[in-house]
Amino acid sequence: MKTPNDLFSRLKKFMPADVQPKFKNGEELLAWNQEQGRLRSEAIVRENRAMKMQRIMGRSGIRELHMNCSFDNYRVENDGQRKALALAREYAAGFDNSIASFVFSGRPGTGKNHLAAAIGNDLILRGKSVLIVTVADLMSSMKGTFSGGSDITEERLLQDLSHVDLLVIDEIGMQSESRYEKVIINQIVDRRSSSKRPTGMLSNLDPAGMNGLLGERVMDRMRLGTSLWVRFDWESYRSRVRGDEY
Ligand SMILES: Nc1ncnc2c1ncn2[C@@H]1O[C@H](COP(=O)(O)OP(=O)(O)OP(=O)(O)O)[C@@H](O)[C@H]1O
Repeated sequence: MKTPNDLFSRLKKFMPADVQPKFKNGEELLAWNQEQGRLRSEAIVRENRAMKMQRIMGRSGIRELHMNCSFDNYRVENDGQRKALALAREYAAGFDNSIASFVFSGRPGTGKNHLAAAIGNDLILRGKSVLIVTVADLMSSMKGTFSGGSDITEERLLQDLSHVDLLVIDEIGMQSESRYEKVIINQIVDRRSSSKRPTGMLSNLDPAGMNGLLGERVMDRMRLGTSLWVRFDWESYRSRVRGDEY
């Protein structure tokens, strides 16, 4: 049987003298080959995950606007922001094997989406699947399953949403949620918590408002484990966004 060293010697014979190979002997060739295999299989996992997100919501898991949001580009100018940033970092760091959900509530433009996307981007880099979706998008996807043209059923969509490692539901309370919306959010959070998967919620309502809107049952499930509830009660950052910072 040919050894990696035999193979390397043969390769060298065909190699033009001015070509510098990435490896100097058979062992290095083997290691390089294994590394290429590992990179390729990681790329396949990433592609599969992206295709799954594409199938669930027709786009990648994090919207373009928030793809570059990170912990590092979240600016800290007051104690509230400092605490929110530290807690979000801690949440991402402890995500593996955790069932804890998070609720970011408070004023518009204060960075709830930014820090949720920073958590999401950090997890994606660690190979997790993440989907950040508004209630409106969620409902239009659910309703889309009723149309004759859709090849995905309501049950299948619910299942897909329940299997994403982290699902963040944005704009809770933006519209007066209908009974159907409450049932769907209930089912998603219920299924996710039963399979030990955390959910993030972003809202302009305070916790009492969210309780009133979604009901005690859902919000109680959001408290599983060492859950994270952060109030964002400082000035909006939006007027300072130029659009080219990240
Ligand atoms: N502390 C911060 N440092 C840097 N950028 C910030 C900060 N806070 C917010 N931003 C930026 O301001 C914009 C608005 O923030 P974001 O979308 O996170 O607000 P939000 O709290 O989710 O608002 P809403 O409740 O209206 O959805 C985003 O572009 C975000 O990246």
